[in-house]
Amino acid sequence: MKAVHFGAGNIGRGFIGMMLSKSGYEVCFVTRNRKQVAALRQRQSYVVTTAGDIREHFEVKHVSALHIDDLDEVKARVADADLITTAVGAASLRNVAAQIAPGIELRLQRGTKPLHIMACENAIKASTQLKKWVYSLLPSELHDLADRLLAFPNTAVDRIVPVQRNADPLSVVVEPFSEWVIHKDALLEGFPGIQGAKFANSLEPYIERKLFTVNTGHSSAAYRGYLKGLSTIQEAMQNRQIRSHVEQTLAETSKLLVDKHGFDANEQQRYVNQTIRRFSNSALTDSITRVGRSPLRKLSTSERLVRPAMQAYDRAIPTKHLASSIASALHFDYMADPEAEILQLAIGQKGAKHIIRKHMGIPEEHALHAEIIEQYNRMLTTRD
Ligand SMILES: NC(=O)c1ccc[n+]([C@@H]2O[C@H](COP(=O)([O-])OP(=O)(O)OC[C@H]3O[C@@H](n4cnc5c(N)ncnc54)[C@H](O)[C@@H]3O)[C@@H](O)[C@H]2O)c1
Ligand SMILES: O=P(O)(O)OC[C@@H](O)[C@@H](O)[C@H](O)[C@H](O)CO
Repeated sequence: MKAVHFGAGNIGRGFIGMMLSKSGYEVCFVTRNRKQVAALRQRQSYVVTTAGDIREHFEVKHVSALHIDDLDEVKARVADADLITTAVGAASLRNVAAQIAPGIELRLQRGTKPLHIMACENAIKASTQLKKWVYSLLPSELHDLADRLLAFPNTAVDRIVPVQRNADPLSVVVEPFSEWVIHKDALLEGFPGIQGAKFANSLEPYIERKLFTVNTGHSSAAYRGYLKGLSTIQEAMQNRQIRSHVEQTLAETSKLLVDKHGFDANEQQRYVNQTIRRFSNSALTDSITRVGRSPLRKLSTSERLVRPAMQAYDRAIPTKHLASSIASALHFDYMADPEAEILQLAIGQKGAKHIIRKHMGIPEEHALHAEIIEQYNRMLTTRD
């Protein structure tokens, strides 16, 4: 079986590539980094190490690589693939659509083999988004055939993979935990399978549970840690005040998840406890600037902070700690991050209220708006 995976970054190598390889796929990575392409081509394998009480090593074999500019080869591989996956960052999915559309067109002209395409990004309905862009690039006369032969199941992937600083540039150190949930109803007959993946009839509860627990908690720890001048999530979780803030923020999102999706409250609390243990894993070093990266994305309407805050507010669930996490995100002024630079420039020119109104979509008369502004102003002096 042949898989083509876009993005040979941390989660691409540390989770998707590993899972696909374990399931018997030959994985061809398509990526932007030429050195990585050369190394993957030359060695055709790399090692994933799980960092916990016990360190385990897994060799991912039978891999190959293409650069995104190898247009003819990418087209041929896509036309011939059994599965396509991405882990490039949600903002790059539009580029991936342009990279896969020629191969999909060729494949549709040639035959009848079904193809599953999954965007493994931290975003709600990422595969659906990718589908929209791919279809916009396909000739309209192929759309009916595409409806029959292409599936874009939404998916939730979970494994903490920090930025890597290993002597071997291909090897990846990851946490032991992992979870991959796939929308079952979107699968076509002939889905080639992924060992260890879970399947759900409706994906929204799972992606929201992941995003509003793991990613809401993570970003809350990161932005509060950044305010205090800390460097890693592990340091942040050792700080009693930050840990308590993360716990209380997740108490708010847990109430929402239980209320909205009917998760069992005790089960959700176990999930929160496990998540907090994962953040605190001292065998990993995960930088606050990685977890806080792209603050404009993280502060957008459909993301991990604003979406649960607005939904919780509408259900009369407390939002004080979510509002505080949002306020701390507005202080993220790590200028090596292009989105942080744009955010700070916009706050400097138009004020924080403008960002809350225009970017987050929270009107000035909304109670959450006032709460965020109050906490933002307080943090200007207290830094916590
Ligand atoms: N790292 C994690 O813990 C983790 C866990 C779950 C989900 N995710 C999600 O996975 C995605 C990737 O995250 P990451 O941490 O691996 O980031 P990363 O920066 O390590 O990897 C992304 C890779 O994609 C490549 N890329 C970008 N645009 C591309 C394109 N058009 N074609 C091919 N390659 C392209 C980049 O060069 C980079 O190597 C994000 O959406 C992230 O939210 C990350
Ligand atoms: O990848 P992002 O920028 O959406 O979020 C940063 C981290 O919270 C994220 O990468 C987690 O490590 C991951 O989602 C765990 O599964």
